[in-house]
Amino acid sequence: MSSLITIEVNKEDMKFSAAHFTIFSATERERLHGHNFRVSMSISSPANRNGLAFSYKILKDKMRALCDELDEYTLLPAQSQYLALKHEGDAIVAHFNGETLWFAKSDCKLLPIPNTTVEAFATYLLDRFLHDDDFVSRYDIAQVEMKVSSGPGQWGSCIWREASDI
Ligand SMILES: Nc1nc2c(c(=O)[nH]1)N=C([C@H](O)[C@H](O)COP(=O)(O)OP(=O)(O)OP(=O)(O)O)CN2
Repeated sequence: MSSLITIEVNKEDMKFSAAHFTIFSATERERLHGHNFRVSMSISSPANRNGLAFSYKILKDKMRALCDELDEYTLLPAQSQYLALKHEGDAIVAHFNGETLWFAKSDCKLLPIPNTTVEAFATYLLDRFLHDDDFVSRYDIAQVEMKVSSGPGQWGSCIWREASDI
């Protein structure tokens, strides 16, 4: 079996400051609050004779751009089974468990995720990374892991593996 080499990037500026609230059930959610979310990504590929997987500068540039897209917004889950979102003029109106929540549209970003949890953010960012360009096909990639933290000591992650490795 060939060995894998792994590159990890988790630079200080791979982060996004955002407001959110986690929904725990049809009737239970957190109040709106914020975090400085941190992002880390690891990519593994088969060891090669050149001793270089790829220049990790590509990863840092890509991850900084993805984090910037989420920075300084209230992040809302557009695929929640419990939260209904409607556009009304320059507001986003959310309905949860009989309650109405109003947000300024210009402050919000609706994401195609079921909840605003670290694991859902990690899944979203991994999907964006894998599908926004042909990085995985350009390089011989075996595995990509995306991790998101809402604070020290707590992370959620999502892993993609090359089909033959599963
Ligand atoms: N599986 C998950 N569980 C929780 C998530 C999550 O993203 N995935 N998020 C939260 C809350 O958003 C909360 O803000 C963070 O949780 P909490 O335990 O309150 O942690 P703190 O950031 O406040 O840090 P402490 O130092 O532990 O107080 C909850 N659950």
